Amino acid sequence: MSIRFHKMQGLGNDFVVIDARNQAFFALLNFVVSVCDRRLGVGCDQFVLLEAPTLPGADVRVRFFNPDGSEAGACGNASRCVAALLGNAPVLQTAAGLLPSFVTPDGAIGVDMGAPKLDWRDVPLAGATDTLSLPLPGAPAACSMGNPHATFFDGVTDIERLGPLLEHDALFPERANIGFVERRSRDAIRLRVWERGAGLTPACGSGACAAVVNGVRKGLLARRCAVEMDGGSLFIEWREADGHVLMTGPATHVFEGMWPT
Ligand SMILES: N[C@H](CCC[C@H](N)C(=O)O)C(=O)O
Repeated sequence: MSIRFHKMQGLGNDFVVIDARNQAFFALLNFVVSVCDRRLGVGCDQFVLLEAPTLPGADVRVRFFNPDGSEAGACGNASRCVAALLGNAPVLQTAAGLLPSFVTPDGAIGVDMGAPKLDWRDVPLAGATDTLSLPLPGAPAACSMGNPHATFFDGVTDIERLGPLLEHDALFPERANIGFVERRSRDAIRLRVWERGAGLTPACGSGACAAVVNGVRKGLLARRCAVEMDGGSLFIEWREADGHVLMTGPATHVFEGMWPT
């Protein structure tokens, strides 16, 4: 027996996608750790499982798993890849809610990532905290895009040392993705993200959304912002009208394969 998978990537943030809507798939934790392994498996930053939707209006249910086996409520780059894989601008059912997708006139893939959650309980944090300025050196801001993010601005770098320490800081009971922003202007930033459960990745879609939201909240950024990461750029808009965050960028199908089960 074997199961078909798709290898995809968005700005170098890469994924193994299995569409389990019409092929039996029972494994999970051991499978995730094995398939994500870059030496023993296919290798990816996240495993993405597609299932039949359970909510009206959704075309597909999408679940995201980090290489350490932990499940994440959001993954922006993978969401664009799933939208590209399915085509016809699907509505994705994720833990963060129903995420409509769209294609821009120049062929980029867009996803409405929904509204950020700004209360400490929703990030979540360990106790009542002003999410605009966390009690950490550098006073980062925090929010949730369906997954927890803390964002540092200007001057805090050293991601390789600070990333893993902060990912596991006691302030984050579910751990956190840690973003480091260098501002270029009010509508252009350079971002690197230490991802929860995955480490430093070439790009982080939900991290780009969180960085713009946190930058606007701190009065540092405009609501429409270009976010350049190691793997390339996304365009993010924190829409004033409904508070939703729109993310647009590339999504690439690399190859298909069969995984023995
Ligand atoms: N590591 C993240 C999930 C993947 C996020 C990232 N790949 C993206 O594009 O948003 C977490 O545990 O919340």
